[in-house]
Amino acid sequence: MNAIMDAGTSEVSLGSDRCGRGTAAESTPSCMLSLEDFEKDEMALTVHQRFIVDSADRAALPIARDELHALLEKSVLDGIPLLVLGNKSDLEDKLSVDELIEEMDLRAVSHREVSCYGISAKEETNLDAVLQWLIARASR
Ligand SMILES: Nc1nc2c(ncn2[C@@H]2O[C@H](COP(=O)(O)OP(=O)(O)OP(=O)(O)O)[C@@H](O)[C@H]2O)c(=O)[nH]1
Repeated sequence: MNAIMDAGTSEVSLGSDRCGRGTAAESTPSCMLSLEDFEKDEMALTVHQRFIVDSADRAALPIARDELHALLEKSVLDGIPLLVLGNKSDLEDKLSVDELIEEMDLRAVSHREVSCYGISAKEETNLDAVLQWLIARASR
């Protein structure tokens, strides 16, 4: 596993090649949303899955986890890179990235690249890492 700890926000990347896991996203009315980006060029369809959860809403995470893993069962999403974002990392009662990985059962995901970052949309923390993640995969 590749782990990058960022001052204040904890950022961890999971490489599925190395640890044999991957994950996607889901949504509940209260705390999450699921997005799929489809980028077409002449010959290829590239899909990046971004899954955003409220890292301070511990009660909602089991629902998010189940929805995410159900989503990952879809054959159309086979092998696509997954980025799980734990938002609201500025809040005191947030889960750490390690806890989020555990709660979301990201180590159970296989055959895809999985990354999990702690971010704060409010304080704009770690958004540069998200942008870099997207840019790196857009060029593949
Ligand atoms: N502390 C903090 N608050 C945030 C952050 N991002 C969004 N919020 C706040 O969370 C509330 C809900 O934001 P929305 O963007 O509407 O998110 P939502 O998924 O529709 O709602 P929630 O489930 O409540 O998060 C708003 O008051 C936002 O200002 C963040 O990174 N940190």
